[in-house]
Amino acid sequence: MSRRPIVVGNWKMNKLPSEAAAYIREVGPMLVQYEGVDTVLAGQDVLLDAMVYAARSTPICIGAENVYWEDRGAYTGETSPAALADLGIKMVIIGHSERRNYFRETDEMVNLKTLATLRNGLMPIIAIDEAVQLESSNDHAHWIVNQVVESLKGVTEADMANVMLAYEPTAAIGSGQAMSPEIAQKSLWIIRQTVADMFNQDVADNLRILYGGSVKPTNVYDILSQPDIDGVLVGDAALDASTFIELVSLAQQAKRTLRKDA
Ligand SMILES: O=C[C@H](O)COP(=O)(O)O
Repeated sequence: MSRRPIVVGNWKMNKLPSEAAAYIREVGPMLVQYEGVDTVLAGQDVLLDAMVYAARSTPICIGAENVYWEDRGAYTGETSPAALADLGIKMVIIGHSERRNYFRETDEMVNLKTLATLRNGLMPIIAIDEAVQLESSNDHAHWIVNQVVESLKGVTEADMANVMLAYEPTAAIGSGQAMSPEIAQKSLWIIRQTVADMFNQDVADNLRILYGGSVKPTNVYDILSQPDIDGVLVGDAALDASTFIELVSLAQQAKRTLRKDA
């Protein structure tokens, strides 16, 4: 089992189309040297066309930040997964903490979006949050397990090869203070065990799970030195092109060292 490390930059609602294209033209050629690390940039819908165009002939995969669960129909303002696939989008972030908290997305909606994404040949990156202050470690584990189980209802074992999960404790998002790598590792281990219980150990061993929440160059190496953390979902630090390259380089170093030590 070998899970490729991955760095996902989530720009949220922070860039203009012209800025997006310039960023990708800058980082694209440099990323070729980090071929052992997958790189994804996710942008708001109005950027996606420009992003896909700028990223052709680069190793960057372009992702969307949200999607609707119907392929076509009278759903004014929503984004069709079929349209995303047609545009050349490969991945979609689903159930981000900001969508759950500001836009009232429920586990059921996250599940519908996951199934729609897979049906259209897109890879979902399903975010598992931790929105409330939980009193005991049992509550904490139950909260995580429940979100994983609800998100993956109806997903087949074969589909799981195209799914990623991302653990994002809400308090760490945008705060500048990441969760300690050791504590994050425990949550990711719970997520992996839940997937093993739902499917089997092989599916769990091959599943890529990301950590998100104030990842930056000063902490990414330690975060990715944890055995169950395969990648990072990065907000603020991914807005700057040279910082994104630095994160990818450190991700490569962390996983190389981990493999040597294994
Ligand atoms: O999707 C990214 C996460 O919400 C993390 O954002 P952040 O790196 O700004 O804390």
